[in-house]
Amino acid sequence: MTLTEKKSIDYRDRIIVALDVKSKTEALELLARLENQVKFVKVGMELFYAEGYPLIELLKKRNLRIFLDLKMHDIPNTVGRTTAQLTRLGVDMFNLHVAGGSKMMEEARNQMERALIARQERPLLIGVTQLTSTDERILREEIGIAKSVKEIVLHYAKLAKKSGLDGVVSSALEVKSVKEACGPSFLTVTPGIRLAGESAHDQKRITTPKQAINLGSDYLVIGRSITKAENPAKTFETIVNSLNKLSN
Ligand SMILES: O=c1ccn([C@@H]2O[C@H](COP(=O)(O)O)[C@@H](O)[C@H]2O)c(=O)[nH]1
Repeated sequence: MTLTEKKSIDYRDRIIVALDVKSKTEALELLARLENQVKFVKVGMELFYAEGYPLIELLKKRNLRIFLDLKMHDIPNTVGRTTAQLTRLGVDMFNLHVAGGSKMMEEARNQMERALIARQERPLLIGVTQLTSTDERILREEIGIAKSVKEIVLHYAKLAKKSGLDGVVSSALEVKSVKEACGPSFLTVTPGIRLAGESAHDQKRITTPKQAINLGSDYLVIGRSITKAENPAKTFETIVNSLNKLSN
């Protein structure tokens, strides 16, 4: 079964909860509030720069799948060498900015293959397209790109695929066109998820969890809607159940 087939999927495996906290203590408190419901977590720059490798080892010991969201963006040699380090760390998914270009992405893919140790499952290498906190105005007036968000995301997705990446980060709103252009097995990882009626905060391109799945997203990255909820475990469970009902 491919990832995009919706039959018998347990969406517990497809929701990546963003551990956007500043320390190991806070991460452990949050995991306790999630009551072992969560299977896939995202560690971003804030937590990784504070706690580093030992935190990753700790999460691995708890049998959690890990998306290390460091969004690398540097020259090919630097990103390639860093990719080798992250591969040895044994996370399940990590990412880089597609804007770094094809050489940078190819170098990352090559160094990852070389760094793999025997029987190690290959991490998923994912390209960040256009951040979900940006919209048409920001793209055009601030960043100076004279394309629509859809066009730039599609352009980046095609480049990422050509450069050997496993998929892209985008909003769910662009998933259909990415899948049409890059094929159903090219993964889409979508933040910018909000429950109906919630504040978007700093996000610009948002969908609800159901909309994201209906649009074809493979993985939903959810932070504040779950982590800032009064009862994070219950909110997570409610989202999972509503998505599981869609497909089973
Ligand atoms: O385009 C992107 C890429 C990454 N993110 C990350 O996802 C989470 C979203 O958190 P929320 O609280 O659900 O808004 C956060 O860790 C971002 O760094 C993104 O939002 N958009």
